[in-house]
Amino acid sequence: MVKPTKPHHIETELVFSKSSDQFNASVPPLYQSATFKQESLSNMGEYDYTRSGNPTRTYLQHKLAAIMKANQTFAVTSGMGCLDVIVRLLLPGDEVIAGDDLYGGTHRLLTYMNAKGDLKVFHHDTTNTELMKSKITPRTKMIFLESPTNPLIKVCDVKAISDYAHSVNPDVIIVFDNTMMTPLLMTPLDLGVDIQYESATKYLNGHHDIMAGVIATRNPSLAERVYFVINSTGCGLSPFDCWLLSRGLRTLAVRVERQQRNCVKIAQFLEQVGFKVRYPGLKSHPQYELHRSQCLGAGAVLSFETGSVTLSEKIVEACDIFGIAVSFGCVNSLISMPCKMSHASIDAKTREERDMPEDLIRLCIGIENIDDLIQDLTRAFLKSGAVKLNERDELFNAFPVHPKL
Ligand SMILES: Cc1ncc(COP(=O)(O)O)c(C=O)c1O
Ligand SMILES: N[C@@H](CCSC[C@H](N)C(=O)O)C(=O)O
Repeated sequence: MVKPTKPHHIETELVFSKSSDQFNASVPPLYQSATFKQESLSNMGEYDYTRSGNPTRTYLQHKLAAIMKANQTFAVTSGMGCLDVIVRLLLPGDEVIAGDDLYGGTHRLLTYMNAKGDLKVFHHDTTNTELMKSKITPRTKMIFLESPTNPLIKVCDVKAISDYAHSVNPDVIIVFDNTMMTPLLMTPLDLGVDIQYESATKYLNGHHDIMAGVIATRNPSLAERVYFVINSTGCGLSPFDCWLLSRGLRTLAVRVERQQRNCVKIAQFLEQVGFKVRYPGLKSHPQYELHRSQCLGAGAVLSFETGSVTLSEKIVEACDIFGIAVSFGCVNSLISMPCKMSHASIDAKTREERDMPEDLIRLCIGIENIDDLIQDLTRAFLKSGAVKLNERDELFNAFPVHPKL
């Protein structure tokens, strides 16, 4: 018999609850209170004011620490709120390196700070490890990484970059946005990352009914500095949103597994039809092996090109089950054109410099029946004229700019 000494697997930890609640409530209680009475003038007790701490937030943060393999986590009002807290750890004029395919909102905040002279931001292609190494200097104070990136699905070698950066400057802070993979598929803190953050608006909550962000670290001094900023600025997540996020988290494993299974089938279908598909679960992805070496799965977001902006627009608008919306990680499937939607905050010139195709379509796959999803896409492809049926009723790409792989 195996000795029962191992910690829980993540699937178990997500649904496990051990309450210290006075009534043994099996679901974490909601402390919808801004203030807490003190025992006396000199004894404040554990909580005084919800901006500084709240039992529902503490419950959530402990659960998140267990699944993210962190010492401490902090729940804040959005993914962008996480980034705002993290950049406040820097000093005026500090040099930072960021990827050249970051979520549009991340790019917007870093560009704003760069323009104001708060930071000096350098963008580089993180998939090129040697290039990244050549750009890291003792003056580099923070490095922002995403892998796979949103929306170009570029993969970087997180451990190689983190190890090299720490060897050049032991105090450099490696910041990793793990929104795409979730703690289920990737543990960036195991790869040398100092601070991991995620937009919990996406998979962690999974139902698109709250905005939230989570910051995680194993470094006690960084945790102290992060907490200081959160308490000082008041961006801690509200009790009710903490409660909803705790509820959403319980189904993370089943949702992500199902979404990923659907996504693999859709990626294969799109590639077979002849589109250029970006998905790290396909062997055609340039960093397929690297992604496999640092993640447990390919996730449920992919993007593909049609060769024409007009054609892409027609496809997007012809879908029925796939809703036209920004965001991802919800239980229902979404379709979008990043250059017009989620990444419109990156100006057209920069998008072109970074080879971001204007015709790019992003699919965020949900938990629906896979046959319905493929039928919805097939109908949209036929209606838009992107694909046609041959005499044997087989689909073929009517505009094969990207020859069948
Ligand atoms: C990869 C990534 N990081 C961070 C964010 C920001 O998260 P939020 O919308 O919760 O502020 C988003 C999307 O918004 C995202 O796609
Ligand atoms: N109008 C919003 C766009 C949010 S994009 C949300 C998500 N990260 C995605 O990639 O779809 C903004 O200006 O931030």
